[in-house]
Amino acid sequence: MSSISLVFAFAKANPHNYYIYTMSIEVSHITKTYGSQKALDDVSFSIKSGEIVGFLGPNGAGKSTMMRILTTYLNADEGTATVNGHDVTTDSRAVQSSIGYLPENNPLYPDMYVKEYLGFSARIYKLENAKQRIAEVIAETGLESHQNKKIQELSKGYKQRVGLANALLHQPKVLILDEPTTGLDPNQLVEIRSLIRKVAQNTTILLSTHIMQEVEAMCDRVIIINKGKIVADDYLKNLKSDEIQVIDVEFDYRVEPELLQRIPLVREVKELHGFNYRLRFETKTDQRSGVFDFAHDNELKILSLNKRNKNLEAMFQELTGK
Ligand SMILES: Nc1ncnc2c1ncn2[C@@H]1O[C@H](COP(=O)(O)OP(=O)(O)OP(=O)(O)O)[C@@H](O)[C@H]1O
Repeated sequence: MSSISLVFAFAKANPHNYYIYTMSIEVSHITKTYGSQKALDDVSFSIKSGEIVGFLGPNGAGKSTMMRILTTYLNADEGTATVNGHDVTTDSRAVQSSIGYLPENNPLYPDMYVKEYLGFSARIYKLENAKQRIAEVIAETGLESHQNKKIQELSKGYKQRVGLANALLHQPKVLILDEPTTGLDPNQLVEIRSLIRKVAQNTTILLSTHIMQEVEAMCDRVIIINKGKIVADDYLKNLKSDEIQVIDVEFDYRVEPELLQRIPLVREVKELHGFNYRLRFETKTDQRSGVFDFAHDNELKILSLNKRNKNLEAMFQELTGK
């Protein structure tokens, strides 16, 4: 059966889950509270296969909490999340075997030799072709000359390479990297970033960071989180434009996004939850009247409308105070 007919066979059996073949990560209304501290507050986003997404936010924003939920190390209080179509709560084994995870502070066994450590991980993953695969990841992460050294003898940059090699060992479809460059010197930083970009060619990547430049250096898209809430979600190419106007509008009925593209000067339409839409215009001139005219012409009622003229970089600087 071809992959297309497989998708359709699956869609027929599970009409509501059809999209899982194109989405690597789906997060829907996740909330997590520690005591009285709300770390995540109704967080929703989705990531398509092959995307490199930066999860950006200041310290304490909720990044690690989200990553621990996606990697099944922590349960959410409310909401659902799937990785590669597997539910993180009910199907945690399947999630674990389809992701590679580099946690914050990269916990390694300092007394082990690099190759020994990877062999140990390969046994946990029950890899059949362990020897060959270990040699491949050692080459891929540039660890050839360090493979027979003890982990504790390595620099921070090389320890991160070992962490990455470990995360890549079982050829996961999704890589989750929590602050992968924290504590690296400028040279190590450049090396690890280029390594991540290299491995990203075959993998979906979600990486957390509190540095905007990090996202610019590696990602296609950025999701900004602050105080447990998503405050922005956009592609880098849009960030770079300084003449952006965004109008969030809610209608009383669903509208085909293609129809909304007919509003003059609309550059991009994004369907949000319910009957909410995000319209992006490439102009600073107020475009609200165009949206009202569209609603009138199509016999729609506008239930809410919010306009802002701000790019995401400015928004991030505002929220981090940088
Ligand atoms: N185990 C815990 N118990 C209590 N509060 C916690 C716990 N873990 C995290 N928090 C709190 O939840 C909030 C979100 O923390 P989280 O570690 O997810 O943020 P972060 O964005 O990863 O921050 P950083 O960049 O500093 O790692 C913070 O206010 C943090 O103090």
